Amino acid sequence: MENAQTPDEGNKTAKKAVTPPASGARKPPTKKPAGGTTAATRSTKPRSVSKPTAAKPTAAKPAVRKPAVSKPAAAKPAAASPIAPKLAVPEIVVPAEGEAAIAAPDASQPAEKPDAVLAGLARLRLLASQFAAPASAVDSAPVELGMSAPAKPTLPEPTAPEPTAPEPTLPEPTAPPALTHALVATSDDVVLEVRGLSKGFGDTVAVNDIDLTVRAGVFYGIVGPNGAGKTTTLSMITGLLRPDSGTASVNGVKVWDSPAIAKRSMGVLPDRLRIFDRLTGSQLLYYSGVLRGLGAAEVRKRSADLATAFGLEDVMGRLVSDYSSGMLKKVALAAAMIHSPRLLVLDEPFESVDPVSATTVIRILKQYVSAGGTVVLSSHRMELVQRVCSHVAVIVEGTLLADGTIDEVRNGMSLEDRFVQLTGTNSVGGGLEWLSSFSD
Ligand SMILES: Nc1ncnc2c1ncn2[C@@H]1O[C@H](COP(=O)(O)OP(=O)(O)OP(=O)(O)O)[C@@H](O)[C@H]1O
Repeated sequence: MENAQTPDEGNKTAKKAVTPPASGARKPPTKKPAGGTTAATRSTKPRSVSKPTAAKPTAAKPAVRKPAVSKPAAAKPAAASPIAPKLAVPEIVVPAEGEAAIAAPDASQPAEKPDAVLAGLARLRLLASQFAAPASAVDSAPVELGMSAPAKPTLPEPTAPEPTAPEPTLPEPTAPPALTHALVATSDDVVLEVRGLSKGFGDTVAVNDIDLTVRAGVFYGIVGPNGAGKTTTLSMITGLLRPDSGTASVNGVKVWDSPAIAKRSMGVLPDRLRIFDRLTGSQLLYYSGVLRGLGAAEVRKRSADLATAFGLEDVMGRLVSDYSSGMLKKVALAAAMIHSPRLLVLDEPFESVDPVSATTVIRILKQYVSAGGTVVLSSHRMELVQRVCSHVAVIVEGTLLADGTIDEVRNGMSLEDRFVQLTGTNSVGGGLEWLSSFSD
């Protein structure tokens, strides 16, 4: 899974030394005028938005001009995930006990089960308390990361299959030692630190020298127009796409120096879902859990909790390839959460998700955050980001224009209005007059 890289990457973006911006500081995509501005006095056009001098005294950024490059559909997926869709995988048989716990129930059962959902949420709350211990409660001394936590879970020798079972059974994995505490290498509560991250694809500057600091217990939204560089940024942060320059550290571990260690404390929902969709939902969660080193019994328990919480109990026995887009998103989110990571990185988690399900997802994520977990998500839904997130970053043309708390960034207006102001996309383009002269 490590070191996946886009085949057509290679354009090295010009880089410079950076000073972390203050909260709310902006980086203009074009040269900033001498003097800089505050968040409140920022120009309404992105190309004239400047970063305060105090935050980045020497930074005069080059203009970021993106040619109208259409994203090649085939190029990015190959880089973004090591898991090819519809990959032929051996049949995985979830142990019988697990099937009993999470198998699809009778189709005649009602889809909505408020009590069951509440029960699942209650169990998730317990789960959350395990992974989301506040950083302050954790040993703050630097640790030898590679020693106390094995790089990969050690799987024991496979057990002999049941005489009646034709397919191979998954071996019972040995759960590694508790990882989360060992992975907290710093005493401050910075969970994600991004410095000078850049990425180009040919002539396209997808991400230009981005800095982000995300602390524990924060619900962090990344917004930007299509092609702004959100997915590219998240892919580099999660170890799916190698940056041209810059670093991303999770709990003090540099993702591209120690990807296996850094990834242990992350749960990732990638943009274009690469998923073993020839598995059933229960098999997928089981597979995701044991790959993360959880024991079978624990995986079964968590799978049942997650299936209930996400309202997927009735479809856990179905092939994932037969799921609707929203179901797929939810089961992928469940798979990202099953190992109770400290950091969830979610690319467009609400896309294709119906409003009721979105509310459920938000409730689960809020609960996770309130227990000390951290969520970084990208979204185009400004109202939702304003309502749900505590912090936000606005990225336009690969450049960070604004970041900070929601209130700092929106500056007295709605986040949507502020976004439009920052991106300069409020004008309705001309040239579509023909659209109002109907053909009949
Ligand atoms: N593998 C790739 N090869 C070439 N260009 C790419 C690749 N991936 C992304 N790009 C380009 O990089 C830029 C940023 O793309 P990215 O997918 O990060 O944007 P985004 O903000 O996630 O967009 P959206 O909101 O539409 O999902 C775009 O111009 C895109 O065409």
